[in-house]
Amino acid sequence: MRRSHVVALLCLVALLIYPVINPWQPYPQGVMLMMFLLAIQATSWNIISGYAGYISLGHSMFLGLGSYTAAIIALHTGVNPLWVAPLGGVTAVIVAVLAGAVVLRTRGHAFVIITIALLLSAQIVATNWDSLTNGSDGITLELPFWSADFQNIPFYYAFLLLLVLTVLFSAWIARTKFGTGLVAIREDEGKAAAIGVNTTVLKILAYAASSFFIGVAGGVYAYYQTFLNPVGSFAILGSVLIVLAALVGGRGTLYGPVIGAFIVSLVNEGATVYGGNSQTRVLIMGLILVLVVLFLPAGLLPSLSAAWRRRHPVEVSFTDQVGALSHNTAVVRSRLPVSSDRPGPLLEVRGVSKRFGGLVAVDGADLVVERGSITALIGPNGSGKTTLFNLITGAMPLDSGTITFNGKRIEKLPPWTRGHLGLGRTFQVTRLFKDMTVLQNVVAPQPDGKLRTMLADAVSGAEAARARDLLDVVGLGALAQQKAGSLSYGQQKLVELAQVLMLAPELVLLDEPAGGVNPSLLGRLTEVIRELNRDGVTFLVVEHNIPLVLSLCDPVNVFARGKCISSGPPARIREDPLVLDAYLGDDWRADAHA
Ligand SMILES: Nc1ncnc2c1ncn2[C@@H]1O[C@H](COP(=O)(O)OP(=O)(O)OP(=O)(O)O)[C@@H](O)[C@H]1O
Repeated sequence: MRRSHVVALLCLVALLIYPVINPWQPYPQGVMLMMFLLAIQATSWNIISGYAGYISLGHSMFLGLGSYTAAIIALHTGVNPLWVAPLGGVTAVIVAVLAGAVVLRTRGHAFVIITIALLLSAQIVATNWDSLTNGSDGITLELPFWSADFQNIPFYYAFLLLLVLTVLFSAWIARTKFGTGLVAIREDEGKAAAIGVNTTVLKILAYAASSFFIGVAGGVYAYYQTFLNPVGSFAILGSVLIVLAALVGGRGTLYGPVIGAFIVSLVNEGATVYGGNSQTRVLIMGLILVLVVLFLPAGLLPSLSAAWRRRHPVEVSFTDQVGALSHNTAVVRSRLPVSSDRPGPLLEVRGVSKRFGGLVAVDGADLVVERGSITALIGPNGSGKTTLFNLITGAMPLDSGTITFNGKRIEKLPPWTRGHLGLGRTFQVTRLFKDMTVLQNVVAPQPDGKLRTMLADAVSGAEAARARDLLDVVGLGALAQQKAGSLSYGQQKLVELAQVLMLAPELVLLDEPAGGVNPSLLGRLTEVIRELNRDGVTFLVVEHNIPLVLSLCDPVNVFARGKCISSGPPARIREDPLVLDAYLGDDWRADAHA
């Protein structure tokens, strides 16, 4: 069991017995339950804003929605708000899904601003929907049904229980491929889409997941307060405290938001008691925010663990990478879709064009990739090869033309659906998720859109085992636990190949696979490509290393000014005067070697 979990468990035991050994202390209990409430919110917020990187500054809206749901039901039916608190979570999820479907189309600052607008809109609705919410007069609820002797102890345990559930929920998400997909979205959304992560669905699910426990806590909070009004329930300061808590403790970590919430709640309480007036409290919170951003940008927990790692560096074992390359490519074959007996080419590009302003990068290009081939695409710098890759994989929309993959028109499909159909790619400049470990990078791809796949364990189990096997195929099994950002460029290229193989692709587009890879390793890499090809994987390779292309690929397509000028077996291509003039130059003329 990890040390952090042991410490968390000990803290939980201490918090559980605190009211038992110290029952006549309503003030500290009140302060602590507010700490729990903020920790529930910060841990939930962390799912959309920490894991997925979409910063919400209006998250306290869900607390208000939960409070109003429970309070309105209690007001109109007489049921105790505590029993209907889970319905507060349901309301929060419904609003998150509906709002998320719209607001998650935006990114960065736009998303932050829209979340604030949502919070303020909720306040306006609560103020003006008199018949349901009593408007600005607010709703007064009955006092707790238990004896005054118990003080706030039932609330203390209710919030503590919700906090434990929220942390467990967040920990579970982090372990799944859903969680890895969220981190992938945070680090590079375009790349995430290219490896089959349905970014639209994952973001909406994350937003909904980040709202549920806040909504439930809102229901309990309404009963605790016994009074709620629109201004108090949908206050922007509540959202600021959530963000501050997660930033102080460490965004994107499991326990950081909890630790941050405890610290921020205590400071908030201290500022309220000793600060004199509410302005002082806001000033103190503002100062902390500035200090954290300046001196602890990563938050407390990540800074502490970085300091620990500096003092206790991990032994890095430098492996004989060439020797470590495994030729057991059966692991790839085991999941390949069986379509090799279908008639027709695997990929057919017809009349595809793409303009960037006045520049025609791809100009009515045609390209055919036969099933089972290792097809090359070569051509001068800037001739449009990478742009064509982007159009084939859906990284950017095309202006005109058609793309058919395995008999199916794909030019209008989103990138992740193309990935699910068996289209994988690597990038010219590697785009690994640098904050993830090598293993997490390879587990991250989602070969289909099924919920079962998304919720599969990413840390252990079948998916992780397959990822380890694929790392062995490229010879990097020993580096599974290293951060991807710490690998050499050539190693990153190999990890990216393992990553794309996780999709069980029928066609892999390799964008300059030889760039930055040392010559001896390159020899073995081409062997692995050949083996994978024998196992049924088709390749389309963009490469400037002409000897490699001529020995590995057949046919070879030559691109110039956005279209294919020649196509055929390597022997013919190196003789083609058009190709010699446009790209290869005089050194490759047959008489030059005579
Ligand atoms: N996103 C973009 N916005 C504007 N122009 C672009 C964009 N992407 C590519 N281009 C332009 O399109 C042309 C084709 O670029 P592309 O990267 O496809 O060429 P390439 O054949 O892959 O070149 P290289 O061999 O150097 O990688 C270039 O002139 C490039 O500047």
